[in-house]
Amino acid sequence: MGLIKAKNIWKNYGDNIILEKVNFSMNSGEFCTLVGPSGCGKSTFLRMLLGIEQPSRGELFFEDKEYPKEPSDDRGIVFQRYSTLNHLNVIDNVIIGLEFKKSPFFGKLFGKAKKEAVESADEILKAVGLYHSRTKYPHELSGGMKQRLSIAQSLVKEPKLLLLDEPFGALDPGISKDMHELLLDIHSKLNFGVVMVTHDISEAFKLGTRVLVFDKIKVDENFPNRYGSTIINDIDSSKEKGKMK
Ligand SMILES: Nc1ncnc2c1ncn2[C@@H]1O[C@H](COP(=O)(O)OP(=O)(O)OP(=O)(O)O)[C@@H](O)[C@H]1O
Repeated sequence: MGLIKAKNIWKNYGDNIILEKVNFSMNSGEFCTLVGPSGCGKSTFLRMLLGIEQPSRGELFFEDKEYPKEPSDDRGIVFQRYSTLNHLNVIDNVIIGLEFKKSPFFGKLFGKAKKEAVESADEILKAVGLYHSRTKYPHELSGGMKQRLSIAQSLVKEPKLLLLDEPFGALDPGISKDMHELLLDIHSKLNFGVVMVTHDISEAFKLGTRVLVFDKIKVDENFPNRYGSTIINDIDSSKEKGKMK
């Protein structure tokens, strides 16, 4: 079963055409990275996949069904800025997502359900290397640790699709490298799909199984908003990785 299918998607804000004729499909387990010039519409496309923006035209499907019109736990997102709650410690930052998933009305779990939530949170904190910092507060964490916590917050809800918008853009190069290894490791164990926006071409090829290049095919010098971007190249990066070895 396909995870995402986009058929002839267009997106405009008023007269400003951002995306046009975007055709795309991906399966679970694929890791797609999106690259392209600044302002070409990568984040807009990601927001459509999250469900907080709708295409102006065209059809979008999630698991072969009409795309949900709002975010859900099936689709997690990690931004460049951290999504941690400063008044909660590490473990509670992870558990709160499960509490709202399983008890949307009260936002609290009790008894057996709470015990299971703690177990799931501990498991994911082990996977992202934060288990020993589970009682620390966000202000006691480094940037890399906070971003690992943001990833844990998304993954604990077992999303089918993980959306990443330049998640490592604010981190030091050494820390980003560690985060790459972490993400590849978790992705190889859990069969979710990933769509990640990045400005870093080497990161795109290192992490992605597919690198999607967004850009405009046509440019009108007098009316720059007249044409939108589309996917001008869809590269099987496993072949490129083979060449790089
Ligand atoms: N809500 C909005 N209303 C009007 N215009 C918008 C809105 N959101 C985005 N845009 C415009 O859409 C265009 C694409 O923005 P987007 O953030 O998707 O690009 P991007 O490729 O992710 O850019 P960058 O690489 O710089 O982050 C920009 O011109 C932006 O100003």
